[in-house]
Amino acid sequence: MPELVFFSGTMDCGKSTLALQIQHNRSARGLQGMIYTRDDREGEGKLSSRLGLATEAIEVADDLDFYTHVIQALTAGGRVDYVIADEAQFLTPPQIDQLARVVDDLEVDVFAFGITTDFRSKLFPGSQRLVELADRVEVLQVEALCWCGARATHNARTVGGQMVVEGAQVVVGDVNRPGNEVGYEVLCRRHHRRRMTAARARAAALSPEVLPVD
Ligand SMILES: Nc1ncnc2c1ncn2[C@@H]1O[C@H](COP(=O)(O)OP(=O)(O)O)[C@@H](O)[C@H]1O
Ligand SMILES: Cc1cn([C@H]2C[C@H](O)[C@@H](COP(=O)(O)O)O2)c(=O)[nH]c1=O
Repeated sequence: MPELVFFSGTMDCGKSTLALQIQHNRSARGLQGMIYTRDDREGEGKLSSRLGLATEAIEVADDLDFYTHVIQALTAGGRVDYVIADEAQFLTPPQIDQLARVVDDLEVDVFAFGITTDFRSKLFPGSQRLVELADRVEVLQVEALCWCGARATHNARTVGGQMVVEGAQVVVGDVNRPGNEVGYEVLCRRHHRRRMTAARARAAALSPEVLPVD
């Protein structure tokens, strides 16, 4: 039975790596997939992993209709055995409905990969629709960790290591960005709530206020 599967997690937990592995294993067995992405850090038309692997992908814009696009590929004589959609948090809710229709009406597996919540811990509209429609929501096995060692469940946006809570929902970027650049850091809920990034925790540890007194 074909499925719509949402592989979800924080940033930097291995989603794109898994997408590339699924693509590799299926194409090694002669299956043909359509690979989509949107706003990958490495640039347009790329699906890239921090492990250094990348593949070409179809860059999705707001007006791309997945169902029509797959039908067009089929009517042009192509085969479509599966669909991969990376950075799925950036897709619109109607596009997620189109992906569900690809599964149900065309009987093609769809694997979507994305972060669930933004830097304010609010659902991205695309991820919300995926949670609503997916046959399965899968959490990745390798856990990203907060600086405290707990499982990271939230994404923080940082400027110069300080967490910010205002700004546009979409700002393409990466973890471990130095200096004053906008970056991201994954945190456990406790430390996301307290806005306690690694930099702030280090500063607090050095502060005389928190040193033990004799
Ligand atoms: N130098 C490295 N050695 C081993 N694993 C790494 C290295 N750099 C990154 N990784 C792994 O890659 C993961 C990030 O993979 P990626 O697919 O880019 O994540 P996502 O798409 O979820 O943001 C990290 O959680 C880590 O497990
Ligand atoms: C939390 C958050 C993230 N983003 C952006 C930053 C990256 O470009 C992608 C996530 O990519 P990854 O492969 O999962 O690391 O999303 C954003 O635009 N807004 C946010 O709040």
